[in-house]
Amino acid sequence: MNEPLELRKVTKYFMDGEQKAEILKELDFKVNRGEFVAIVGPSGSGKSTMLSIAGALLTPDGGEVIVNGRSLGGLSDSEKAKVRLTSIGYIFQASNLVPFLKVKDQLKLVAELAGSWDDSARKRADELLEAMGMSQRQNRRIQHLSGGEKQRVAIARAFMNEPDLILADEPTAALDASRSNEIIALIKREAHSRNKAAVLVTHDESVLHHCDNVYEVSQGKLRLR
Ligand SMILES: Nc1ncnc2c1ncn2[C@@H]1O[C@H](COP(=O)(O)OP(=O)(O)OP(=O)(O)O)[C@@H](O)[C@H]1O
Repeated sequence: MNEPLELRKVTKYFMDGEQKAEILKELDFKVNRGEFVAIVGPSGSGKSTMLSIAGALLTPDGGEVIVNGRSLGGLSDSEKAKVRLTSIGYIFQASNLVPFLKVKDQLKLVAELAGSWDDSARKRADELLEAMGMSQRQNRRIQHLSGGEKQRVAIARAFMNEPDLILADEPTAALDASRSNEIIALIKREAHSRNKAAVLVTHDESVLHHCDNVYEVSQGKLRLR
């Protein structure tokens, strides 16, 4: 079976004025099914850049990104969009939900976009909302939810299309300690119980005990901590 994510010698530059700043330098990384890993490192070290490249949201300047055994390099934009929609679940710092849609419709929308809104998807949406403790609020509009509730809906949405790879960029930055632990435990449970790969970028040391491995970005490369 193919690994959900592999980065091979990934390099990324940004222009800093006239200077070329090399953020990632031939970085190698791999995550297995059922594995939940954290990426830590100082501000500006390249964590979000790495996650965006892993999630097919940003193109590297060198190296290869392989999602479920497929190299993204040779894919057209529409093929990449399909990978993003069906193979990857994203959770960001701000929940990035559609403000005017009801809770349940957020899940329906991503399933419809993937062409998979059917009876079994309806059941899955119900189960996910139940698991996130959001069943009672399924007909609420997003703007009427608290920060923690929004984040739980965002997680349910990220899991909706059963992606093999879950990418979370500072998902707890706006939450208190107990909510943060709750959210991270939900991601861990999905990875472990459904055999998904999950990658968490975080500054929050207090949630790292949930992770199977912790990597640090340093000098453009990753090292196991
Ligand atoms: N689009 C861009 N154009 C130019 N420079 C960028 C761009 N995106 C990121 N950078 C720079 O690349 C470096 C790495 O940024 P990145 O957001 O990946 O770091 P990070 O480790 O996630 O930081 P933080 O922990 O503060 O979120 C930073 O110096 C940032 O300013």
